[in-house]
Amino acid sequence: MSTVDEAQNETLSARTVLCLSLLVTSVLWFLHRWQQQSRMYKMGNKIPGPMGLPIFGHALLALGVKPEHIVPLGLQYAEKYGSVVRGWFGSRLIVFLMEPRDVEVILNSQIHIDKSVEYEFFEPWLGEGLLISSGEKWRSHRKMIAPTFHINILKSFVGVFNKNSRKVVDKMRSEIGKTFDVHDHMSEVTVDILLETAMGIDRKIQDKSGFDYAMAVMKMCDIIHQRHYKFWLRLDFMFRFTSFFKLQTSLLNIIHGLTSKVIKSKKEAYLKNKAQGITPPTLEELMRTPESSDDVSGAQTLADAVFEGYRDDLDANDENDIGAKKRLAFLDLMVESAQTGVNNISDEEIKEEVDTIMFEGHDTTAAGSSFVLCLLGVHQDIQAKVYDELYEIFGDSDRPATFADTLQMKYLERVIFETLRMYPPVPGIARKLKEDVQIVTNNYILPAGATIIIPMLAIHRHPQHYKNPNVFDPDNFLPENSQGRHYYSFIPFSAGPRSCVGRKYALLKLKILLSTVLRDYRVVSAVPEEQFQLRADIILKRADGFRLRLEPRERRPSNVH
Ligand code: HEM
Repeated sequence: MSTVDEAQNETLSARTVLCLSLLVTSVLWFLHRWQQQSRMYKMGNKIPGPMGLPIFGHALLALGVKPEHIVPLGLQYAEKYGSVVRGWFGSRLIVFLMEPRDVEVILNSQIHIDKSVEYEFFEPWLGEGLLISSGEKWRSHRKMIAPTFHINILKSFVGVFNKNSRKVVDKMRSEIGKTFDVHDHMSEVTVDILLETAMGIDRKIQDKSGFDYAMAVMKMCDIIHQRHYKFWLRLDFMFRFTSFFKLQTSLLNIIHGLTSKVIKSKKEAYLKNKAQGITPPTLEELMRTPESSDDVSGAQTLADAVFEGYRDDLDANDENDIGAKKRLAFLDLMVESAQTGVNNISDEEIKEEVDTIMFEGHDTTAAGSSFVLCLLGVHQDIQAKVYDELYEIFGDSDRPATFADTLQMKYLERVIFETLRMYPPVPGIARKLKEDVQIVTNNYILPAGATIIIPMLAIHRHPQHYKNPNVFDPDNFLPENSQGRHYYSFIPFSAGPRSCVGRKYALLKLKILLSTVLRDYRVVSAVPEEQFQLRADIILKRADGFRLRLEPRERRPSNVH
């Protein structure tokens, strides 16, 4: 090739590069202009928030940020920009609401019940289960599932809660004197309890798969969380080429393996029983168990008072006992409905709901109980008060707790609530707006299509609602200190039509599990609370592990030496 040809080629490639750069710049410029002209952009920018980059908005904020730094970063933004903050994820408007009156507008609505696109990452795992489904499917499944958490059914679970709590207490004996991660134990016992209560699966057919399941769920949450804030992982076609995808496939094999096994065994039992003319126990029969025979009608718990402001279908179900004869526990109902065609539910839908209940019911309470124990490990004075209350109820006996006992655990209940306030296991939830909506703060109009994030963690730590929001103080929930506080300033279980169906189940189970552990052990944390490293992998956890030490407890009140 001559020198002239070479020179011509170089000029050509320089021209190509120039043309391509011009093309890319023009496309980006048009994209930017289009964004700026959009209705969403104009309305969204009336709301305060940090400056973003053109086109990307704030999508690159998470670049290089470690997962454990996201929670403190979010809290900093909440403090800096006030109770309504907007951000842009590309051209998507994201609005964070921290004012309880605004939160009520969204959560109490029958219209804004659709989950945001972030929940789609759950789909390979939970399908269209209750957590992510919408429209008629969600409505009809919610109507079917909520009554299976009726208070009388829960009372019949007290025996199983006790038995498994005792088992984990015995197992934890081998940890005495060591520093260990209490979450491993809380996670395993929670899966076992769920299998036995909600799924009605006999302990005999359970095996080590409960522990493998719990570990797989934790890793799945980590993957989904990374997909939330790393924009390149959001795109399915890119995600498929990453090692995360491979890991997800093997984790889902473990998770779905267990749920399929559970459903198969329940179905076989149902068919076998049906052939012999045996039907699953109804609510009436369940209520005849000794644990549920306590006469405690009319007794009020703290939960009754705190959640009074957002009464939901769970309360309505408990008060309206029509149909008690027909009411069944969760999986019995699903299987029977599928077999008889009553509720028109397919086998695939049963699997989705079982996966959903197993996930929602497990990781949340495992984190909640682990946080309570770690906080009591730090705050020895509060632990002493909890123990004194338990001593008053049980003395030095080993007897299991009854439902009536749980109503006496008033201080423990305040401790649980304060833990859920400062360390809500679900630190935030998100909705996609179907229609424009006007909120209370500055009468802002949030446009249809916007994603609304409700960060419970930030709301629960707002000084406007709690005097010393970063100080662990169960007395925040004394009636005199709760007076005048907006109901939506404490929403660990969300609120409104899409509130947590497992709220009453969770609170009862936590009281029995925690009281059983604390009657046998004094828990000690060498890590002060300020050094807890919070990480919000969908469920709030400690990135540094829920490290604790156990000391066998001498059964006597704290003031007797
Ligand atoms: C401390 C324990 C728990 C906490 C803090 C908690 C919290 C929550 C929250 C905040 C939501 C709303 C999620 C959203 O809108 O994205 C929710 C929904 C849900 N929870 Fe829980 N939960 C707990 C325990 C349980 C238990 C024990 C079960 C079942 C056994 C359960 C089953 C569900 C289900 C099925 C939903 C979806 C409800 C719907 O969309 O209609 N949860 N939970």
